[in-house]
Amino acid sequence: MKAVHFGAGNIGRGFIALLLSHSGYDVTFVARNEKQVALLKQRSQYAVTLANEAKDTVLVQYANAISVSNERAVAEAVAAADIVTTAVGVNSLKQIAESIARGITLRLRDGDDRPLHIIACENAIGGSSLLKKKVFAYLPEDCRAAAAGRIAFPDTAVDRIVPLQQHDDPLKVTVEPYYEWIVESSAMLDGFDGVEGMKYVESLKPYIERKLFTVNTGHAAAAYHGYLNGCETIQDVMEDPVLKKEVSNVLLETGSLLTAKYHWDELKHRKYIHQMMSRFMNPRLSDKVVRVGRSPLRKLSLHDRLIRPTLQAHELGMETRHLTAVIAAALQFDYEEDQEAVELQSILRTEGIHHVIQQVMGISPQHPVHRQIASRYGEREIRRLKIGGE
Ligand SMILES: NC(=O)C1=CN([C@@H]2O[C@H](COP(=O)(O)OP(=O)(O)OC[C@H]3O[C@@H](n4cnc5c(N)ncnc54)[C@H](O)[C@@H]3O)[C@@H](O)[C@H]2O)C=CC1
Ligand SMILES: O=P(O)(O)OC[C@H]1O[C@](O)(CO)[C@@H](O)[C@@H]1O
Repeated sequence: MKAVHFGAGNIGRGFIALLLSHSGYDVTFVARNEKQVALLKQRSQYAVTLANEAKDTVLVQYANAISVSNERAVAEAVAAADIVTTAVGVNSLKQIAESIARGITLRLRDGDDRPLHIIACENAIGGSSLLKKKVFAYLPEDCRAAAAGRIAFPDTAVDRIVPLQQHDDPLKVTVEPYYEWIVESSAMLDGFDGVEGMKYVESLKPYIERKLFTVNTGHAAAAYHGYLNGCETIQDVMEDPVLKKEVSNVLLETGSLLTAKYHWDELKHRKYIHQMMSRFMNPRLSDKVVRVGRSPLRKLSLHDRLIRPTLQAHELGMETRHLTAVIAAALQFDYEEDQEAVELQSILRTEGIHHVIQQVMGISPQHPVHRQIASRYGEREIRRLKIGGE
């Protein structure tokens, strides 16, 4: 069985390709980094180490790679694939849509009517659906109807913490032992061979919101408050009792929202929060706050981990002061090596906070949450003693 995976980065190598490979797929990466492409071609394998006590190491074998610039080879690989996955960052999906469309066109015009599942493993709600829209825009008219019945784009929630890697070997990757890969079964076609470790659910929304509003909102809280407080890693943040408490307070706000919205058992959800926070504390990983806080414009957008739960909680009349404190902290993320952080600070300087709340977060000036965020940001330094507004 053949899998094509776009993006030979941390989650691609350390999670998605690993599971695909262990389920019997030969994985071909489509990658930008030419050094990685050359090494994957030369070695056909790489090592994944689990950040557990034993440092268990497994090999991903029969791997291959194609440079993203080799358009013909990418199209042929997609045309022959049994599954296509991505982990390139949600904003980069538009860059790969055209080559996926070329592959689909080749496949359909060759008369290959096997089902193909294309799964965008990005931190986003509806990542595969977004990719589908972009791919379909590139499909020639004669392929669209055929593609609609044979090519599926099930949405997914992917969860495994894979920090920046510091190995001499550019293929080696260390990952946390925990993982969860949930796929929307209602969007799948018959004839899917399956992936070991993948879970199928009829409706993804509760699962993706649970993950995004807990793991990712909590992680963002740790990253942005940690950055303001001079912490280097998420592990440092979680060792600081005041910051740890703040992360927990944020997750109690999203937890109240989720349990009310989906009628979940509160105790069970508290256990989930506790489990997720323990993952942030894994002493065998060193996860930089600037990685977890990366791309603040994306993280402050309307449907991402901060604004979406804040607006939903507000709608239900719930408390959001810890969430708005994280948003204010995110607005102060000025890490100079992060392009979006630089851009955010520049927009704040030139256009002001109300413009950012309206244009970046998508919240109109009349909305009460707009005023709350502006006022939180007006307090400027959401530092240690002022966290959460106490
Ligand atoms: N690292 C993590 O713990 C997790 C990350 N994710 C999501 O997975 C995605 C990838 O994240 P990471 O692996 O951490 O980032 P990364 O930066 O390590 O990997 C992204 C890879 O995609 C490649 N890429 C970007 N544009 C490309 C293109 N047009 N064609 C081919 N390759 C391209 C980059 O060169 C890079 O190797 C993101 O959407 C992230 O939110 C989801 C869950 C966990
Ligand atoms: O990958 P993103 O969306 O930039 O955000 C970082 C977040 O994603 C993860 O990499 C994995 O869920 C977390 O470590 C963190 O919450």
